[in-house]
Amino acid sequence: MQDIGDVPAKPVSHSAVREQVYMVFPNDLNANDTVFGGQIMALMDRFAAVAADRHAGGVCVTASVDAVHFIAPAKRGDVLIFNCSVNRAWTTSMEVGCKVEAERAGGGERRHILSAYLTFVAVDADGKPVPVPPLKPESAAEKHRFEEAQLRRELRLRHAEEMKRLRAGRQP
Ligand SMILES: CCCCCCCCCCCCCCCC(=O)SCCNC(=O)CCNC(=O)[C@H](O)C(C)(C)COP(=O)(O)OP(=O)(O)OC[C@H]1O[C@@H](n2cnc3c(N)ncnc32)[C@H](O)[C@@H]1OP(=O)(O)O
Repeated sequence: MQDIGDVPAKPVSHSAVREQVYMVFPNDLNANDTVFGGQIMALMDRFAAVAADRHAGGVCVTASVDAVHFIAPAKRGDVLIFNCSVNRAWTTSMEVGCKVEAERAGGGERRHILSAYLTFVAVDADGKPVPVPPLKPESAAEKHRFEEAQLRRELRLRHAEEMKRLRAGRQP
């Protein structure tokens, strides 16, 4: 991605949130003795917001979260590990990809708990969208994520547009 006008593109490493850990306590558990999914989603949103804020250089709000699939449960005695990075930036919005893993307290093999894509929008003091700098993907993995993010955005926008059209056509 090229610089746009006077706004220099920022590398993914500028904003990435790496290896943030959270120790599971009993009050994080649901009746099944596994970690409450909403708690994991709330933590993920906070870490993802940090990545978005760093890239934008200001305050960002969560506009949407794509489908969240819980791949495996996190349990009592686990430590959760969060990694979030900006995949692509458009005019005022950014896609942040997050991966959450778990390991037993004390270390050991990591399990993949969930992955999700969140869209953040940079806003001014009145909550109005403001432009964000372009993103400069560098590694091969960053370039793949950058490319895939564009396809996801197109699907997101098309889905929103089609839902709007469907609802507009319904009787009240
Ligand atoms: C004294 C003060 C000190 C303050 C200092 C501390 C402040 C501390 C702040 C903490 C921050 C919280 C960080 C945690 C995260 C939350 O918890 S945020 C809370 C939950 N989120 C919200 O409340 C957001 C509510 N929604 C909104 O405010 C508005 O819908 C939005 C998101 C700003 C968009 O506004 P809009 O007027 O609809 O924007 P619009 O011009 O149509 O589109 C703007 C962009 O948004 C994209 N977009 C809009 N809707 C969507 C969607 N549903 N999906 C994907 N993209 C979308 C558009 O595609 C467009 O992208 P670009 O093409 O520009 O790149």
